[in-house]
This record gives sequence, C-alpha cells and structure tokens, in this order.
Amino acid sequence: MGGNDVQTYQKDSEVADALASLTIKAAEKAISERGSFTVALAGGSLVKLLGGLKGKTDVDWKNWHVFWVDERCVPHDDAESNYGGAMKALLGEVPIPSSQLYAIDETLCQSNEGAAKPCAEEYDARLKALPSDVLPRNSDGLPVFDLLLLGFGPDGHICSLFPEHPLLKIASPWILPIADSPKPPPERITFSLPVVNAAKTKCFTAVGEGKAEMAAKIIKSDGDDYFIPASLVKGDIVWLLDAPGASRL
Ligand SMILES: O=C1O[C@H](COP(=O)(O)O)[C@@H](O)[C@H](O)[C@H]1O
Repeated sequence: MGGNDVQTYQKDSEVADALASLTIKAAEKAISERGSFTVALAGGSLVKLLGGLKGKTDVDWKNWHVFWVDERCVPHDDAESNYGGAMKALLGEVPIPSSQLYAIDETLCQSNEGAAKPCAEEYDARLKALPSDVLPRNSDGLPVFDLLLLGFGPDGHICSLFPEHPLLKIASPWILPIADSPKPPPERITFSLPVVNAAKTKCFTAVGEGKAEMAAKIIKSDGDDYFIPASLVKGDIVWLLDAPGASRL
C-alpha cells in the first residue's frame, strides 16, 4: 500500500468534516484491533480544522491517546504552544483522559533558550515507556502511530523539520531537538522523519490560497527533495484540500 489519496472540497468547513470522519474511522479501526488509538497532531493552521471533531457523539474518547508531531518549547498557556492551541480548539471539550494527552513537560520550557534538548529527551523517554498495545513498534523498532494530522509551511516544512536542515537525515532518537528553527520560536522538538514515515496514515490538509502553490509542488513531487521536507513523507497519505488550496493542482 502507499500513495496519495487526494480529496478536494469546496469549503474549509467541509475539509474539517472530512478530517473528523477520517479520524473517527481510524480510531474505530485501531480500538477494535488493539483497544487504543494513537493520533499525533501538528500545530499551526491545522488546529482550527480539529474543531470538526467537536460535538461528535458515539466516539470512544477514553481510548484515544494524543501526541504532538512537533512542539514549540514554551509553556502551555503561551500563544505559540501547539498543545495550548489544540486544547482550545478541541481537546478541552472532549473526555479524553488528561493522562492520555502527551504534552511536552512545560516545566522544562520556562525559557525557550536551552529548552529543546531536555524537552526532546523527556518526550522521547516518555513515548518509549509506553506499552506496545498503546504504541506498537515496527520491525525497525520505530513507533507506529495510527494517524498523523500534519500541516506544512509555505517552505514545505513538516513538523519542525525544515528545508535542507541536517535533522532531516537523523534517524535516532524518535524525538529530536531543534535549537535553530528558522520559524520562531527557535527551540522546538519534533518527530524524526523515520517516525513520521512509520505511521500508518498521514493526513495533510491544505486550506486557503496561501497553501495552493506548495500543496501542488508536494503532491506532484517525485519525492526525496530535501528542499521540500513534505515530499519526503512516504506511505499512505491522504490529502484534504478546499477549493483555494487545490487551485494549483
Ligand atoms: O510551526 C509550525 O508550522 C507548521 C505549518 O504551520 P501553518 O500554520 O503554516 O499551517 C505546522 O505544521 C507545525 O506543526 C508548526 O509547529
């Protein structure tokens, strides 16, 4: 299996609905197979689309485990916090046990400077301590998340993996620190590229004209372009675009 499933919708609200359906379907499958569902979230513009999951009934929230594909090393109440954004958009309103929301340890991030390394080490150790019925490993020892809800920047970055950055070629540990992010704040943590690629399904969303040019480049790319980190994502990939986001396809 593998390849792009590209779905285009008229409006951003329809993209949010499609994102909700896809996520709920992945959750039902994972929970029926092993009793838990793992989803890892990006920050940025993706967060607003999570609202499509609000108010959904018949969702087995108690077996969801939520992670972040990247995080800025700031306290949770900082406007830059990806966790904080997701809490406001969705997670504060659904009954996922708080112990199953895997936020970074904010006590390590009271100052952004110097926070990335200890924060990445702590997050990496916490993920590695999870039992395999929650977070299974593949034959390479990598975690297999059920679903990644990814964003991408206008430069093609995913998670906090930026164009031509040396981190794109680092395979271990699972969670990497970055202290020189070209997009502020500079200190962040991020899934490694092999961890991204080991996930079962990766979902990209592209909403609005601002995403159109890069979405088209990524979808049409032959892969392995280190100038466009999103082109390095492999496996089962679902694209959800609204009409402006799809306008350059
Ligand atoms: O800094 C980040 O940027 C990307 C893209 O964000 P967007 O607002 O341009 O959609 C995001 O996917 C990543 O998680 C975030 O930390």
